[in-house]
Amino acid sequence: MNTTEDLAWTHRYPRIEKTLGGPVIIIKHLSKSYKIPDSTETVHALHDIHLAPDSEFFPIRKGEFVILRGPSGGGKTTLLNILGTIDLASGGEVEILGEKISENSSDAYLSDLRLRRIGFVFQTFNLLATMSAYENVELPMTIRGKLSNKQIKERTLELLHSVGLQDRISHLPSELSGGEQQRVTIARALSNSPDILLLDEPTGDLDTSNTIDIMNLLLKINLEKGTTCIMVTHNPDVECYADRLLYLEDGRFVRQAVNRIQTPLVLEDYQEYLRSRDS
Ligand SMILES: Nc1ncnc2c1ncn2[C@@H]1O[C@H](COP(=O)(O)OP(=O)(O)OP(=O)(O)O)[C@@H](O)[C@H]1O
Repeated sequence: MNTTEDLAWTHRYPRIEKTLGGPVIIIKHLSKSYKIPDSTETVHALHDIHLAPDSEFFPIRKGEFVILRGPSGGGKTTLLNILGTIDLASGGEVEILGEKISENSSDAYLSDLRLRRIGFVFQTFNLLATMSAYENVELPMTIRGKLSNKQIKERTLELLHSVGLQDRISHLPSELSGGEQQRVTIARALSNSPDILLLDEPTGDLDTSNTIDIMNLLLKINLEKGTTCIMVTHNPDVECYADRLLYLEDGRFVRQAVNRIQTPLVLEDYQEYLRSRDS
């Protein structure tokens, strides 16, 4: 994907304030079915998902912040897991920065791709309970084995500082608040400088104030580092953080919407809005 002709589709992307790069994720006719054990039943979770130059739904571009929305059971997590290479499609193909994934990709190929390109953040934090914040963030760099011990130490401290946890480095997850644990997860997800951050309801377990803090942190990462973010959420109030919203229903994309400008929520205004909505 490097000729002018290949990028012709980007002219169909509505005009927005931000400059986006070329495609980082292209999805071609992806489907996913689950066979139910001890039964003849099959669940079709995704049908012909197509994010490609020839599709009405555009490929995901470098630096783009995409929010996946839609009803429960619509296929959001299934799609995110396939993009994150932790689940395999039943048919079709995904291309992450030109590297192809299909149902035939080997585990070794997928785990290498995941370690180099992708950071994952889940709703439930998924930190290792017996390890400190520092050790949790350090671990993916140690596994990857590209940096010296000194570089790993510097980067771990820098990451914890960038998420505002410089005073919590020795704390275990159980000694941190929910918002702080999610910050550690984000620092850990960023440790190997991923091109793409995949987020599955990262604010689902957080209160209003922590939700805004985490969304603002993600926006900062997206804008300053140019990390492409793909986030699943059930919270319509955070749609303003996205460049683009993609709606999934019954395993299909049903519509997309583009925000001209990403807009952070302001805590006091948002709290007032919530109070007036609930009264
Ligand atoms: N491991 C599995 N085995 C069988 N069916 C599954 C499995 N995982 C998901 N499904 C089914 O696939 C469909 C899509 O599920 P998925 O979790 O992707 O939806 P979702 O949009 O993320 O839902 P939610 O918003 O409730 O998290 C659902 O019908 C679900 O029951």
